[in-house]
Amino acid sequence: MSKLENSKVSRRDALKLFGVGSAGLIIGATGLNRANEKVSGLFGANRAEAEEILPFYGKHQQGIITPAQDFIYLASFNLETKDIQEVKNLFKEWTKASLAMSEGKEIGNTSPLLSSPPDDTGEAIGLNPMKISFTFGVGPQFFEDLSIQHKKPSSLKNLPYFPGDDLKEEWNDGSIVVQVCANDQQVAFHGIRNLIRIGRGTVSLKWIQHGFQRSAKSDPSGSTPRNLMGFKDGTGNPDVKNDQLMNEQVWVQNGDGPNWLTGGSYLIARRIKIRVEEWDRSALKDQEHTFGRHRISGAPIGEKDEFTNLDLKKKDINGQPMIPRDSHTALAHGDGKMRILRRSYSYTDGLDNQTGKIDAGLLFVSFQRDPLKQFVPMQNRLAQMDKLNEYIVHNGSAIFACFPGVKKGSYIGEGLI
Ligand SMILES: C=CC1=C(C)c2cc3[nH]c(cc4nc(cc5[nH]c(cc1n2)c(C)c5CCC(=O)O)C(CCC(=O)O)=C4C)c(C)c3C=C
Ligand SMILES: [Fe+2]
Repeated sequence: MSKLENSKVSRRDALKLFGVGSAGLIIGATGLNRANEKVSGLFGANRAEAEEILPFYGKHQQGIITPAQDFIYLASFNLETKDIQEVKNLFKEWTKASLAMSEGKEIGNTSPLLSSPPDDTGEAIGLNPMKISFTFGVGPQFFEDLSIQHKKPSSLKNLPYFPGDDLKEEWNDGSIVVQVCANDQQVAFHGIRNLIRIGRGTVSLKWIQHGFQRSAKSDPSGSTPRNLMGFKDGTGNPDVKNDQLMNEQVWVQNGDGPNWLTGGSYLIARRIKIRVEEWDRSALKDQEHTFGRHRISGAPIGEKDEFTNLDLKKKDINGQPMIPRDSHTALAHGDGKMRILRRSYSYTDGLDNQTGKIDAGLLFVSFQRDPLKQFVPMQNRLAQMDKLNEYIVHNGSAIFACFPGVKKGSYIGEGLI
């Protein structure tokens, strides 16, 4: 993870970010003054705005090990062309626009003619970038559309139908995915909306889902967010600061598949509806046995601390497993060797006209090095006997291979097309 993602942006980081290299500036007292001028020139009087920037360029794409921002828009696109050059041009345009929006700048011509529509849709003018991130990937269909099947990684296969799935075509698959996350919903929407606008003619939207979690303002301590079932969700995630673990479980490694994907990751999205009304009527004990964790602390059943290691062998006074075998945590954990990085958000989408109940749930998003070894066996276990299945139904499913990071002067997906 880059320094910028980890900590607040220093003056020097901000300068590097805007391409003011050490050759152009001596970082002494005078240099710092000039640095200040440069930064405040770009951001108005407030240097705090620089802290709201995630670097667009890097070894890996943003939005994967980036600590989850407050809001997400996840959009899947169909390709409307078979022409690789046209798709390449779009990827270049998306790269330019994403870079500008990451830095809180307007897209395109900032002094539009009165006689034509402005390039930028305008709703983010004057707003901070709010740690906006852009993550791009391609699904199995992309390779069919462009007749480049020979470049498709062998692990990029449409997910199997799992027991209990109630998948709706309007929430499945797609050729390209764009994940936009930010700490402000309007900034995030501006991000996805402008990419949709730029893509018109080359791609069309297949589905789009927004999501939210508690905001950083309502929980400045940054504790694990709770899902709509009231439980802390994310406790068992692997530590994103542990590079070795990320290389083992999240990043595609050299030799895993085609070179264009090395340093990337597979994104799996599942739109999972939660029967919140039924859940709200279940007893606390049942709720805790469903997850295998305590509701308030998030600790494994029988423990006090949220981050106590899971001990699935531990028995209660009746000799029964302390953490029920059919609990969500026990089944997802398995033998603990295969892990995934979850980056899920809650969603609410008004009324479900078929049931007359709230349409609410989890936009489950996970990143993994190999979906066939990680997500698929895990979801097979869950689909067969997870206690949670009484309260949830999966109605959307998609898989994408997300590109490695973008180098300065390059564009997203350059190694592929
Ligand atoms: C196949 C992958 C998973 C799906 C689908 C899934 C759905 C889902 N999960 C919750 C809520 C919780 N999940 C928790 C833990 C957990 N879940 C998965 C995987 C899937 N979840 C994993 C790998 C783990 C961690 C297991 C471990 O090794 O510890 C928890 C407990 C707290 C935590 O660790 O995050 C909760 C709560 C919902 C509501 C849901 C579908 C709607
Ligand atoms: Fe889970």
